[in-house]
Amino acid sequence: MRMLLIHSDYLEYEVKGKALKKPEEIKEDQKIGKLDEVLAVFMSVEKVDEQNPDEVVDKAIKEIEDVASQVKTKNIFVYPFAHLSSELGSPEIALKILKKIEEKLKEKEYNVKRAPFGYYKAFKLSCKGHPLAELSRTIVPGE
Ligand SMILES: Nc1ncnc2c1ncn2[C@@H]1O[C@H](COS(=O)(=O)NC(=O)[C@@H](N)CO)[C@@H](O)[C@H]1O
Repeated sequence: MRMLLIHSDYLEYEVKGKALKKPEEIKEDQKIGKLDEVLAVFMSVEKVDEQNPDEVVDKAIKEIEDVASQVKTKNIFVYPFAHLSSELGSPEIALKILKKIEEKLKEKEYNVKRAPFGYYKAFKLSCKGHPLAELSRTIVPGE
């Protein structure tokens, strides 16, 4: 898994269309979303992650918690992003992993939004620009 973590004044998105034949089903109120004072986490799930999705989820959570505590926010935006890797995992597994990450962060009392999976989305992001505001992490199961 490849993650790009951007500490932002806000992230807002608007669904514009289907990017997959079968994107995840969403309700009307999920077609737009916004969080302020947020750690935006753009994630590309990779083929290698399919070897051990649970381990990838746990490692991703650890990385996200680590950065969130450093930048002092409890607001997390889980954002599916297919452009951080040329070895993308299947949409089915990717969605499962992203949903699990959202679920586990909520269990840990984070305020979490997840952007809809399988759609083209317009988004606006306001990076804060401090030294820890732009970070990336790579997670490989078994390493
Ligand atoms: N492995 C993945 N990791 C993260 N998001 C993914 C992944 N696969 C699909 N998606 C989701 O599905 C959307 C489209 O995925 S995609 O791989 O870019 N596919 C397409 O764009 C197709 N229109 C042509 O391939 C992405 O924007 C993202 O929301």
